[in-house]
This record gives sequence, C-alpha cells and structure tokens, in this order.
Amino acid sequence: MADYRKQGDVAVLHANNPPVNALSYHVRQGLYDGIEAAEKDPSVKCIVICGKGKTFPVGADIREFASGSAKKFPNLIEVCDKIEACTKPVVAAIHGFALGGGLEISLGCHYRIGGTSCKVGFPEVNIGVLPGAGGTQRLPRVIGLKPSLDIITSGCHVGAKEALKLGILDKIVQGDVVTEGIKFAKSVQNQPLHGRRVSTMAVPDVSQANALCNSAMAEVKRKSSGLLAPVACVKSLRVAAQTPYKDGIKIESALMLQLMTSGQAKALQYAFFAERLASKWQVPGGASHATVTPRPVKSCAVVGGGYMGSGIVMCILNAGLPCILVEANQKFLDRGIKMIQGLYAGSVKLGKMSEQDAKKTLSLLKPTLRYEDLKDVDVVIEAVFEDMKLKQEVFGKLDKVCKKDALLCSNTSTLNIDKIASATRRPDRVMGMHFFAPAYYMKLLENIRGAETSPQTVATVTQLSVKIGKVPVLVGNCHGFVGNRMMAPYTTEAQRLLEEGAYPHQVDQVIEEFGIPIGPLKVGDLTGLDVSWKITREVSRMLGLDHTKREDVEPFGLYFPVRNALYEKGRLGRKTGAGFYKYEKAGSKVAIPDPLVMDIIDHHCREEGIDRRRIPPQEIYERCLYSLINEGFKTLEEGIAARPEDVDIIWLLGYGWPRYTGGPMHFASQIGLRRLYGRIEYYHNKYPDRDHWTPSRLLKTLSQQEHPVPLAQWGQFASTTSRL
Ligand SMILES: C[C@H](O)[C@H](C)C(=O)SCCNC(=O)CCNC(=O)[C@H](O)C(C)(C)COP(=O)([O-])OP(=O)([O-])OC[C@H]1O[C@@H](n2cnc3c(N)ncnc32)[C@H](O)[C@@H]1OP(=O)([O-])[O-]
Repeated sequence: MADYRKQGDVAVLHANNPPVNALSYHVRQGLYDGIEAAEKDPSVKCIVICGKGKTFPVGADIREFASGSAKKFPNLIEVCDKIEACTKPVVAAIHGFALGGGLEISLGCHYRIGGTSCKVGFPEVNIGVLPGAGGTQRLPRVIGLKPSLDIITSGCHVGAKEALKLGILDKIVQGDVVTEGIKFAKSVQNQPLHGRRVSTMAVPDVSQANALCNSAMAEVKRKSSGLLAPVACVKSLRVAAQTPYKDGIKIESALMLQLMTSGQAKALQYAFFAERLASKWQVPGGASHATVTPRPVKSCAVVGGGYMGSGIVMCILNAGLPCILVEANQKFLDRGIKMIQGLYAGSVKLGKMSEQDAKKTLSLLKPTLRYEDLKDVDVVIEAVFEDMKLKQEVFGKLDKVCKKDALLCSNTSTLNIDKIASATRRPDRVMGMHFFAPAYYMKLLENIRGAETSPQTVATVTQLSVKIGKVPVLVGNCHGFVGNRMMAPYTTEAQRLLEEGAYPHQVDQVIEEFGIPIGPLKVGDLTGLDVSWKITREVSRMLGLDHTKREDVEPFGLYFPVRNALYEKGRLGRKTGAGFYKYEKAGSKVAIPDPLVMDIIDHHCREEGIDRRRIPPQEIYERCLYSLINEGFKTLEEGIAARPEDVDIIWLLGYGWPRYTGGPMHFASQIGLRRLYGRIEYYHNKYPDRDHWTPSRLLKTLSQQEHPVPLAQWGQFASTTSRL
C-alpha cells in the first residue's frame, strides 16, 4: 500500500507496509499508480517518496520470492523506471533504512535526501541474491564502480555521512524528513531533469573497470569461497561499466534469476526468517511470547569474572544496564576488571567507541566480593567453573541473599539445570543462559528452561537476551542442551576416525571444505584438551564410570583414547603449542600437522591391535555430519528443541555451520530425508555399539512419508513420534 496525498503542489507518496515497508506487490502497485497520478495532475509540480512508520522501504518482500509475486506487474524494475521517467522531479526522503529495493527506488528518483541517522545499502548478498531492480546498474553510475563493488559485495550498511560523501545522498537533513523532503522538492521543482536520470549517466571510473572488477572478483572468491551471489554481483557490475542501462538491466535480471533458483538463496532466506523466529518462544501448555508479559529488568549481576563472565558483563553494560561483578577473591576480581577495561580500551583504540562512551559504560560496573551487594538486583547470571557442586553452592548462596523475585541464571554449557535449581527454593525463577565464547561478540544465547521454570521467567530472560543484543533460542533441559549435545557425536566420530585410519588434518580438511571454518580437532586444540578431558571425566563420574576404560565409556561416546594420550603427554592444545597439531609457539593460531601425533596414533593402534585403513573423505563427511544431524532430530522428537529453525539458528550462530546451507536441519531436507535415513541406518548397523547411530524416530517417520514433508510441518510429526 502506498498512501498518496498532496501538500500544495507537492505529491507525497508514503510506502505503507508495517513494520519495515517491504515492497510487496501492493506497495509497488501503489507507488506506480501514485507516480502516474502525480504525472497527470497539472497542479502537481514535484513528488516526494518516503516511508510510513520507522523506516523507508527496506527492500523487496522476501516472503514473495517463494510465491512468485515479486515478478507480478509492476515489478520493482518497472516501478524504478516509472519513477525515473517521470517528467516532474521525484525526491526520495529517507529515514531509518533504505535497503535493497528501497535504495533502488531512491536511485530511480532524481534526488535523495536523508535524516542524520539513516542508513542505506544493498544487503542482497546476505540472502543469496543481488540488487535485481537496477541496483548494480544505477549505483555505479551515481558513485562509481569502486565503492559500488565494496557496498554491493559486502552487503554492509552505509551511514548518512558516508552516503553523502559518496554522492548517494544529495543532502542530510535534521528533523522530519518528509517536511524537509517537501521543502527540498520545491527547491528543485524548476530544475531541468536532464542529467538527473541515473540510468542515462556514465560510470565515472569506467576506465579502470577491468582492473577494479578483476581484483574484486579475486577478493570475493578468496573471502567468500563457494558463495554464488558475490560473484554474480561483480559480473553484473562489470556489465554496468560496459553496457547501456537498457541492455545491462537484462543481464542483471538473468543473473538474478540464476541466483533466485539456487539452493544457497533458499537456504539464506530460510536462515533470515529462522533468526527472526527464534525469540518467538512457546512452551508446552501453550504459554508463549505473545501471551506472557516479561518483568522489567533494571539491574543485573554476574558471578565469576573469568573469560566468559567478563564477556557477559560487557553485554549487559553495552545495553546500558548497571552490572555488579562478584568474585571469590580480590585477585580474580582484579583480573576480571582488567579484562573488561582492556577490551573497552581496545574498542576505543579501533575507533569503535569514543573514550567518553567507554568511560560512561564502565561507570555502570560495580565490582564486589560481597554476595550481600546483590540483594536488589533483578537478574543474576552465574559463570563459575563447570562443576556441579560449585554451581549448587553458588546458587544456594544467591537464593539466600537475592530478593524474592530475582531470577537466577546459569551460564553452564552442559550441566543439568534442574539439579542446579534444586539448590534453591525458587526453581521457577531459575534458567540456563548459555553464552558462546567470546560472549561480548557471539550473537547466540541458548536459553534453557528447567522443569519448573515459569513462563514469566522465560519471557523476562528472553526480553533481556534481546536487549543485550543476542538472538535467544529457548531449549529444554538435557545433557548438552541442543548445541553441545549435537556436538558430542560429531566430536566422537572425528576421534574414532583417528583410531580407524585417519589423521587430524584429514578429518579437519573435509569439514572445513564443507564450510565449517574450523575442523573438530582444531576446535579441540582451541578449547584445550585439558578442558574436554575434565568434562569427559566429570560426565563419566556422574555415570559412575571410569573414562579411561573403553568398555566403560565407549557405548556412551565418551572414549577418546587419542585425546587422552595427548593429554597425558601434556599436549593441551593451542595454549601449550601442541595438541592434535603443533603450533609455532604457545597460543599461535596456525595449526601444523605433527608427525609426532601420527606416531602416537599409530602406536596406540598397534597397542590396541587395531588395523588402520584408508578412510575416504565421503565417509569422514557422513560420519561427522550425519551423526550430528541425527542427534538434532532426536532433540526435536524429545521436545528439547521446539522447531527445526531453532536447531539451525543454534548451529549457524554458535558453531560456524555454513549459512548458505541453512543449518543442519535445512541441509538434511536438501540431502533428502530418505537418503539420509538410509546412510544413518547403514552406520547404525556398522557400529551397533554406538548409541548415537541409533536413527531418530522422527527422521525415520519423516523419511517414510510418501512426499517430502516441508520443514515447517516437522513439528506435527515430532509430537507424534515423541509419544512412541
Ligand atoms: C530486487 C531487490 O534488489 C532485492 C531482491 C531485495 O530488495 S531483497 C531484500 C533486501 N533487504 C533486506 O535484506 C533487508 C532485510 N531486513 C533487515 O535487514 C532488517 O529487517 C532491518 C531492516 C535492518 C530492520 O531490522 P530490525 O531488527 O529492526 O527488524 P527485524 O526483526 O529484522 O524485522 C522486522 C520484521 O520485518 C520482517 N522483514 C524485514 N525485512 C523484510 C523483507 N525484506 N521482506 C519481508 N519481511 C521483512 C522481519 O522478518 C520481521 O518480521 P517479524 O519477525 O516481526 O514477523
């Protein structure tokens, strides 16, 4: 919908499709008809296009891509050309965001003005497409090829000042952009439009076109290997430099069509909406984000100022909330404060924040050694060492000192939330908030509800999570929750492959070629072999088992003989300069395959009488990824994960799963559930002693359906299989 109204001799067209004025069919129709009406009305001398509500149009309506309505007349190209051809000056008055098709609309206009805080950009590469309504043809004609290549291949947002400097905006205005837009339109209403129609302009730096496009192509292939959209963007921009608009736009549309039908675009658009769905939680019994009102949170506290705790403190301070940091002794407290101050000093040095802002943010931090100082806070997040006894002690203390309605949350990454809550008299106000390292940077928050956690606690913690800049995914309580639970079979298979014939670099190479940035063995070295050794020991102990005895722990996927051998030799990973790999020195990032490790593996296998064999990459790929996916299905059938989108967002934002595959569940649907089930059944028969190869009942049921079941309907099957 586009509202048309006249103010004197100015026609004002408001795109009106809350919340972000996505350019759905009706908005396009409204804009097209509005230009036509203004063109025909002799009393209209000029036109202003703007957005109703919080923003200018942020692009095409992504939801229309699947339905095909995006192509319906007038499509966006036709709307932009209509605006440009208008014989009366058209001014785009931009506030909020002008993104994708929204920026294309404004480039179709003869002038563009923007508010001081507006942002413009072409984020299409983030959803696997390109600016397909003339964006790759018009932008370089306004600002040149070089900045266009940067803006379009990166998908980044450009601030008002930079947009003015580049020439995207003709003016930055204070106050209401519509009022200013009308004033500006009046000021140019008698100006000739010749030279203001962008498609007729020449590309200013055309002489360097080949050089610029060649280096941009090399850069996108290096930086985003395997991604189709950035490559297509460079191709389309090269065309703009060499071809008149009327021909260039056809080539752009052809490239766009190829992308639109690609699996990558579908996966990236799925991920776009899955990320926005995450905070819309629902719990068994029906309470949900739409029915429960969160409690206000005005103050927080964090117990434990280690690497995770100090990162969590920064998230809270960055959201403008006061935060108390509690530590067991002065040495640890000073270490935590020093880490936080150091990170802010680093941001100031990099120009990411001003000295003043850093000072103001740090003034919200109150360090203490006294639990009593927490008596008035609304939410406490515990981030002490991953030990059940210690966590129960802390929660017992908190329960005594904190006000009755304070929420107590644990940053545990694996331990049982109900067991932690049992140390308090308020299990309904206890929840897990599993941050990912580094906590001040990683967007994901895996929030765990216990058996007695109240819907209001869920609502309050979810709202706080969004406030501190996180994407909160609500999951149920089980060992490892969703993310780490799926990580377990993946890691176990990676390590079993070492015993059977592979070496660390061979396993990691397959996984990294799939698109996960760091392979499982390198992750082992990053987190520290001592950390994983202690967690395995802790979990085995809880099961009453000895983690060094194969017969004890192998059925539970807890037998890591190679890791144990390296640990016993003091090879703890990156921090000691040696683990599954060797490193130039302690702390270095570059992992170098180490013949010593291969000797240790060979020696272990000889000792155990294991005949090593060549393991084909396809087997490494299937055993690591399919075991993980199978576990994902189990979290769905058990109701630990509420929907496949949640599983996918956890792996996309928390574990580096390649976004252009949509996540493990979306990827499974692309592989085909019948084929996937067949392969998991094969490994189940080959390794009957490994529980994690027992096929998920949900996967089995879905794979037996006559027709492939769309992801959005898996939930219905999950509820039936969970009762099986
Ligand atoms: C030819 C042409 O060249 C091509 C082909 C294109 O133009 S392709 C399209 C290019 N444009 C984009 O990629 C911009 C995508 N949007 C964003 O980056 C962000 O939205 C935002 C602008 C920075 C605001 O962030 P926010 O945090 O304030 O709100 P939100 O939670 O994200 O969004 C609020 C609500 O709006 C929905 N939404 C946002 N953008 C949408 C879009 N383009 N289409 C449909 N729905 C959209 C979103 O799902 C959510 O819905 P719900 O969850 O409430 O039901």
